[in-house]
Formats: sequence, C-alpha cells, structure tokens
Amino acid sequence: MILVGPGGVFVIDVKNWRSPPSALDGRLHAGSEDRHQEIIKLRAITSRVQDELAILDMAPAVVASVMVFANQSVEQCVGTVFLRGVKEIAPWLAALPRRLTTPQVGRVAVHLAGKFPAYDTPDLVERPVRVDGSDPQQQAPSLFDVDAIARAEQQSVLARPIESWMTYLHPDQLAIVRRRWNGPARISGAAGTGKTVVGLHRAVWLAQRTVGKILYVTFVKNLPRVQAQLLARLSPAVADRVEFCSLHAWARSLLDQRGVHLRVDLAAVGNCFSRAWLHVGRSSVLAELEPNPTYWQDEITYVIKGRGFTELGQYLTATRPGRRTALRRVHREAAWQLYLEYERLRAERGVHDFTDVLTEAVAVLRDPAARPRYAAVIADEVQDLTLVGVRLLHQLVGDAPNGLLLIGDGQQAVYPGGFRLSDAGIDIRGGRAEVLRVNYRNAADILTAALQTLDGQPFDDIDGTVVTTGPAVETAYRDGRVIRVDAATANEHDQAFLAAVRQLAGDSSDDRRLGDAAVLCARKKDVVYYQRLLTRAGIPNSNLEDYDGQATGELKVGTFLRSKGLEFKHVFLPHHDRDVRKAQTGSLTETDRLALAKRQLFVGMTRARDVLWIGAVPDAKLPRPRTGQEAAAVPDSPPLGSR
Ligand SMILES: Nc1ncnc2c1ncn2[C@@H]1O[C@H](COP(=O)(O)OP(=O)(O)OP(=O)(O)O)[C@@H](O)[C@H]1O
Repeated sequence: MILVGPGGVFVIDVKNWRSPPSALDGRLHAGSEDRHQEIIKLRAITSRVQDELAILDMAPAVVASVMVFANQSVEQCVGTVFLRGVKEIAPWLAALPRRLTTPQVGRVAVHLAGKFPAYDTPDLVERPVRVDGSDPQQQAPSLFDVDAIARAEQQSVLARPIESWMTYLHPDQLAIVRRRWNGPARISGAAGTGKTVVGLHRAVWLAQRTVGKILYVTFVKNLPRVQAQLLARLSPAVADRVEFCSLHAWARSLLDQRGVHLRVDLAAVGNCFSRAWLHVGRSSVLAELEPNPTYWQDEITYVIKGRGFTELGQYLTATRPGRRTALRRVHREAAWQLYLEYERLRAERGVHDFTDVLTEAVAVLRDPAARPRYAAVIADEVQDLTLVGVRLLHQLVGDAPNGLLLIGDGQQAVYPGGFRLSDAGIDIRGGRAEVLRVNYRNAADILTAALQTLDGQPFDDIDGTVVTTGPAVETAYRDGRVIRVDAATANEHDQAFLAAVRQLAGDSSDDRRLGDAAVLCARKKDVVYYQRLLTRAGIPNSNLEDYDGQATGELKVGTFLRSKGLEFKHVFLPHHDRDVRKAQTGSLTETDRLALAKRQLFVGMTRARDVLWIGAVPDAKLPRPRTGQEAAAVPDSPPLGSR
C-alpha cells in the first residue's frame, strides 16, 4: 500500500505475524526466525516509488518504508524501515511535521495511482456475527486511540514545518543526489547554490542503499551539530546512520581509540612559533618580504605541514595554490629553516598543533586493518581542508564507487593556502565533477554586493585551475535589500547598529526575528565587544559557537569563520570592511592578505538571506602596521590551525 499525506509518502507493508517482530544484528526477525527478506522486498518497492517521484522533482528522503503489524505493539526501526504496530501507526503519522500541502498530496497521489494501479479486490460485504447474537459494533475496542491521534496532530501543528528543499529539489540537484559514480566525485558551485542541501540528501540516499555508516565531515566545529539537526528532520530513519563530525575531532577520536595520545596545546605551539620567529625568522629574508610573522606561520601550517612536505626539495619545487606572493629559493629556504626551528621547539615542549593530529591519523590509517569502515565519506567545505586532511578522508574509502564526495567552493576559502586534488591522488575526471548554478539563499542585491566585494579576483580551484571569471549563477528571485551605513565615528556607527537591531526586534514580543539574525565580525575580539554592547542594550544574544541549529530567540554573534555553511534572514556586519582596509599594507604579500580578507567578508555577506546591514567608518584611522617583533608577540590570525 502507498499512503500519501501531509507527512510525506509511505510505502506500507502490513503483516499479521504471530511472533513479535524484532531487530537482531540489524536484521528483521519474527521471534527467532530471520525474515529480513521482507525488508529487502519493501526497500525495493520504496526505491521504485522514489524513482517515480523524481519525475515530480521530489527528493528520495520524502519516501519512507513502513511495516505495520496487526496484533503487535512495536515502535522501532530496522535499518531505514520503520516498524509500527497497528495502534502506533496512526498517532505516529499524525505527529509528523508537515511536508506536503493538500494540493501537493493530491498531485502526488494521482501520479502514483497512475504508476502503481490498485489490485482488483472483490467487493466484500463485512457482516460481523457473534454467536451470542450481541452487536459487535457496540463492543469492539476502537482500532485507534482517538485522543492519542488528536494529541499527535497537535504536535505536528506545533512542529517546525519542513523546509521546501527537504521535499523538492531542483532537477540538477536531484540528479546529483541520485547519481552513481564509479569513483571519488566533487560538487562545486557558488555560495547558496544548495551544495550542502545536496550533500545531506545524498547522505540519505546512500544510507537508504547501503548498510554501513556514512561519515559527513566539515572543517568548522559548530557546523556538524547544525547539519545533524537538519538531517534528522530531513529523514529521521537514517539519522543514526550518518556520523557528523569536524575533521579534527574525528581524527583525535581515532587516535585516542588507537592509543595515540597527542598533547594539542594551541597556546604552547603559538609560543613555540613566536620563539622560532625570534630565533631564525625576523633576521632572515622573510622579514624583508613580509614583516608580520603571521604570514609565515600560515605558510608552515597550510603549505609546508598542511601539504605534508617532509623534505626541503619538495617545498622548493612546489606550486603554492591559494598564495600568489612569489617566493624565491632564498625565501623558501628561510621558511624551511623557520619550520625546522618551530618543529624543534615543539618537540622539545612535547606539544602538538592541529596539523600534527591529521598527519598522525594518516600514519595510523596506512595500516588497512586500522581503518574504520564507512560506506561513504562526504566532506563539506572541502576548500578549507588541507591536503593532509583530504588524504586522510581518501584513505578511508579509496576510489570505491560512490565512496568519496567532496563539496566546496574555492571562492569561499577562508584559510590561506590550498591544494590540488591531484596532489592527493584523487581523480574526478570522467563525469564526476558536478556544478550547481542556482543561488537559492540570497536576495539578488545581496549577492551582487557580495560579488562586488570580491571584485572579480581570481581564485585557485582544487581541480588545479585558476578561476578568473565570476561564477555563472542565477538567483531564484526573492526580495531583499542591502543597508549601508557610513558613520563619521565609531560611536555613531555603533549607535546606528543598535538602532537597526532594535528596529528588527521591534517592540513586539516576537523574538523569532532576532533568533533568525546574526552579527558577524572578522575577529573574535569584535565578537566579545558586540556581545557586550548588545547585552548592555538589553538585547538577548548568544555566541555562534554555541549554536546547534535549534531555533532560539537570541541574536547570534560570531566570526565570519564560524558562520560558514550557515544562513540567517538578517545579517549585520559592523565595521565590515576593516580587515579588507587593514590588509592594504603595501607589503609584498598584500595580494594574499587582501584576497583572504575579501573572501572572508564574502562569506559573511552571503550568509544573509533577506537583509544585509553593512556598517563602516570610512575615515577611521587604522592602527599602523605592526613591526615584525610586535606582531610576533600578538598573533592576529588563528594560531596554527585553531578552529
Ligand atoms: N531546491 C531548493 N529549493 C528551495 N530552497 C533551496 C533549494 N536548494 C537550496 N535551497 C536553499 O538555499 C539555501 C542554501 O543552500 P546550501 O546551504 O546548501 O548552499 P551552499 O551552496 O552549501 O551554500 P554555501 O556554500 O554558501 O554555504 C538552503 O538553506 C535552502 O534554504
């Protein structure tokens, strides 16, 4: 039976077993008898229904398999199949959040009725008879608990409605979700084109067709929580089959399980770098090229260690994707000396940085027996991983069909440096590079303003090409606006900012408008500053680091980096251009600093769906560029891979 309702489409198989159903080792049993074949048959029909619904652009996640048991009380899952007793089924269906409107239910039902014609059944006239002659209609217990269904319906009404993308996809998105690749694949596309949406649907599709776990990793540490929430709403049946984790957390847990304990201490490694700079960096040719040691710290993190170089020869001949400042041989030799000194001091202190965690995990996984088994690995925001990180993921599934999926957009790379997939031995040729082109998130004015910030600057793509033109992207039409405030002083700027936030909150008790808004800043210290300012003004706010995707009434405050992959109806960017202006130091590495600051700002701007507020104090004097020595004492970018 196929049931279509507001909660989705359900392929239902009704069983009348004597023994209670149960799941043993992931297989369906009736008492002690293995009846898993029934699950396989049901899944096969579900898959046919999914194929038919793809014609209506409907995502596979909409279709669920359910086995209903007469005479049994059961509420559990076997793989992705729901088992429900006849008493449980109705309240369960009634409680589901609404996915389809009434007209959509009608369209889907008509379409499926045409594809799956009903069996002819003889007209049965049911005439229950009791031997004692009493009227069974009067005495039979009701099939459903009407109160329970009413309570469940109430629950459904209160539940957040399912977003449209959880049900319907663009034909290009849907085709990618269902594609069969014979090796690693990659999805790219400009901001807001639904890359993560496709990644989540793909995870569901894979989970429905495999038995192993799917690993879904990203670089940012708060994003996995949000993505896990989304997947649980998209397809509750597969929620425990998909493991969401940041790459570093995953690698650390792997090392812990294998008994390899590293002492990751960011303050200590930062100190090791500062000392290494004082010993061998600041008196070298490096300081002439760029006196701010942060640039060289990044060179070690993202280029030398991030790409896993172990010999000077490798570094001397390497191209440096993501960094355009030309380094001559003397500079590379000096950077290598700085790296060696840093490593010496680090080893002396017995501390490790984040890259060490990934490098060590790669070493552990060289032994195939040490590799955890995954049916597939999906990496989101892949442009922010280092080469070592991508190698680690590739080790887990190799070139298996549908094994590795890399999702990302080089234009949104927020860390310096980069890599090419070919350096990781990953080949995506042969129709395994997909591009998405419709932006669903940003109002057209917001996207235009964000692209103007980038000013057409080229960026290095992980496929090894340099992209020099803006992305070909259409916006799905939506109203929205960009509000620009140029203030004369910082105080005036902040007053305008607070007035805009207050206006958003209004005087109403509806705190949802604040809850779907964020204040994004380039630096952590600005986050602290704006949280204080908001708190003093009595505006409820919370740090984006603590956000897990659950709706709250608080205004979120965080850095551009923490906002990766997220989106809000309203976004405020106080002093939005400060880092871009600061990057224009006139130093020889200005191109790299400027490109990075612009990409980070671009990420912040493209988090806004409807309204983007951007403040600036155009005439503000910026602090003079620091000398190498001062900067060494106060690192101004994430220390050696802090996330
Ligand atoms: N088919 C769709 N129908 C309706 N909305 C969609 C669709 N696909 C995506 N969206 C909307 O676009 C938003 C952006 O999608 P998503 O976060 O997946 O984009 P992205 O390409 O990963 O973005 P970014 O790279 O900027 O983080 C989603 O939250 C969703 O609201």
